[in-house]
Amino acid sequence: MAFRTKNLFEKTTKLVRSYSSDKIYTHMSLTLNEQTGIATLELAKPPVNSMSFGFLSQLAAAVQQSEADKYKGLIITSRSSGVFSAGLDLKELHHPDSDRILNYLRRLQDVWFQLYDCSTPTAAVINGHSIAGGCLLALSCEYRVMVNSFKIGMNEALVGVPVSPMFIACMQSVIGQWEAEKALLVGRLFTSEEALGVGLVDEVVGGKSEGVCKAEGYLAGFREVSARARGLSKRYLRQEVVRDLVRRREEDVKKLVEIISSRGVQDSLGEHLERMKNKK
Ligand SMILES: CCCCC/C=C\CCC/C=C/CC(=O)SCCNC(=O)CCNC(=O)[C@H](O)C(C)(C)COP(=O)(O)OP(=O)(O)OC[C@H]1O[C@@H](n2cnc3c(N)ncnc32)[C@H](O)[C@@H]1OP(=O)(O)O
Repeated sequence: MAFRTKNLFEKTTKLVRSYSSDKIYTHMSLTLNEQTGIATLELAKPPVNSMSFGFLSQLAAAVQQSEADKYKGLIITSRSSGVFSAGLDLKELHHPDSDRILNYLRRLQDVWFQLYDCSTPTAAVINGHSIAGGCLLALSCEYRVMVNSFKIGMNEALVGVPVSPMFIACMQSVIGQWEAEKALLVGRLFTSEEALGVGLVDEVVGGKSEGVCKAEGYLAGFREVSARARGLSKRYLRQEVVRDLVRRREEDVKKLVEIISSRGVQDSLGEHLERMKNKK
């Protein structure tokens, strides 16, 4: 089979360089199957694929690449066998520099808009725990296959930070208002099986390769469909959520910076980081 592993940054060097101070293409790899036209984006930032500034920049470049090259599909998964993504990098949020946190949250918004609103068909193979921002990443894709025995959800309530409008909108659009409210207000993490029950994921499988097959099956379903019509329909279906968040994006970012910088939230973040350190 003809596989081409693309160093994303060959084509997007300019973009990535202007976005990121991290070393080029260190946190993920993009592999295109030239026979199917489906690319796999494998997150590879040990130990937990936390979303640092550089990670978000590379994710943005990957999504941009899939749009520019008109991939038939994009599968997002993790190279780790235990963690899909632990979400936002807590070190970016703890004692942040005011300019950096502003730019970090703007970057997060940009990536989310790019992924959520992209016309490329997308699927997530969640082969490990998927927490908060990790859950957002999976929810922004169209289809989710989850490997059993892991946890997924938005735990902000337990971390002591508010769930931001972008995260809420995504959760609501997939599992509905009431289930989202019940989950988000207590920071519930669902097991794979519970996630299936509530509609947070579409399928549960025994392992990553089975998950990739299921995701490819979903994406192959569009073979006979006009890519242009499909892409436009997806945008129309998602436009209400996007429009609202675009309209209020600067207001949301500034408010969040204010909240994150507050003493109470910083104390909670510090305690959460301490708990993680002490769990060993
Ligand atoms: C308007 C636009 C705005 C958008 C909104 C923006 C902000 C809104 C406000 C804030 C919102 C935040 C959303 C988030 O995503 S916050 C992140 C929440 N995530 C977590 O709490 C995850 C915590 N991690 C875990 O539960 C576990 O690590 C695990 C993922 C289940 C994996 O467990 P395990 O395999 O046992 O690994 P360890 O726990 O031992 O961790 C290894 C290593 O990694 C460090 N680490 C874990 N998670 C993070 C993280 N999110 N960020 C940074 N670092 C992390 C952990 O401390 C260990 O480090 P050491 O080996 O050095 O001890």
